[in-house]
Amino acid sequence: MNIVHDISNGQEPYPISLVYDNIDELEESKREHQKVISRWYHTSDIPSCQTERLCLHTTMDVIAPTIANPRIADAKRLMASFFYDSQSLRTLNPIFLSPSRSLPAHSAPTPLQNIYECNQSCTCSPSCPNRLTQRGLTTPLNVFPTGTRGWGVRAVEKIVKGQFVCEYAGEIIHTEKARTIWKTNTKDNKRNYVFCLREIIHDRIQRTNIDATTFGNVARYFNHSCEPNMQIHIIRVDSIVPVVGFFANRDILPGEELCFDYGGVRDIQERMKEKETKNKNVALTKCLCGSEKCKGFLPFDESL
Ligand SMILES: C[S@@+](CC[C@H](N)C(=O)[O-])C[C@H]1O[C@@H](n2cnc3c(N)ncnc32)[C@H](O)[C@@H]1O
Repeated sequence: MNIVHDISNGQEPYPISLVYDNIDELEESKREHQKVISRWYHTSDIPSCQTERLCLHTTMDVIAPTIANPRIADAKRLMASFFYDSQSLRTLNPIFLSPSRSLPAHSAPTPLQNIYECNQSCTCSPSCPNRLTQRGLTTPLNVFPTGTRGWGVRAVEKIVKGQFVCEYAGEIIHTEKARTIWKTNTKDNKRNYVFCLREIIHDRIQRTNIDATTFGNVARYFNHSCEPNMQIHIIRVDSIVPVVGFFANRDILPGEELCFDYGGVRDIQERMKEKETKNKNVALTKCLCGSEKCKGFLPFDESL
């Protein structure tokens, strides 16, 4: 077994080591890791109104009828409604795309929390406790070949229940592009790195597709488990664009693989029934999580 000591090249607060068996694996990982960073958004893909800086403490002040750009005004109103009427925001099942098609993501909302952190407009210091996810990775991690599911990530030190681990970094892409990536991955039977989040905001659904194919962080190597030890929560910092954060849902010991549920709470029976009726000619990806509670297949977002 060989080791690379920090595939983030010092960009994260803690090292991310990688172990590999043979040189081919390392070459593949080098290609994939050369752009591993903490947070990166493809801002040209985000409408300018969404990149406006909005402060948790002053949001109400900035919603003034004098704002010239109506799109900015709308975005600010929307942000204010997040802060002051958080009941209006529900997160639907986030779905992590897998190469094969599965079933509708619509179902009961997952028990996710929506978190609003202090941002660039706040006067607090970078060490403010309400800036937790902005400080990057909170623990050293190790990327390793799982043998059956490609790369995986395991804890190096104990991670305590509730601890923030890191966010899912990547490019924010349009749904059309996510659809194209999904089609190509399905055709070529490739691994997938697009995280699709759907939120209900008042009476509409907001989709956020985070693509870590080219740009991303260590979270792109988190595998799915039907009995996961991490749970996601949605965080908003400077923008309406959500940040997906991974938190330990129990104490995790050194050496344990870090996994989350790619599809939230939907039941496999529902997936299979839908498959039979709607997707007769599409194969689901077999789940190899190894849990006694394994539901057999990886989830997928049929709305793509
Ligand atoms: C975001 S990647 C996870 C990291 C991936 N293992 C790698 O080598 O880069 C998602 C892909 O990993 C594989 N995968 C993740 N969890 C799996 C599981 N429980 N069973 C089978 N394959 C899994 C699937 O190919 C999926 O498309």
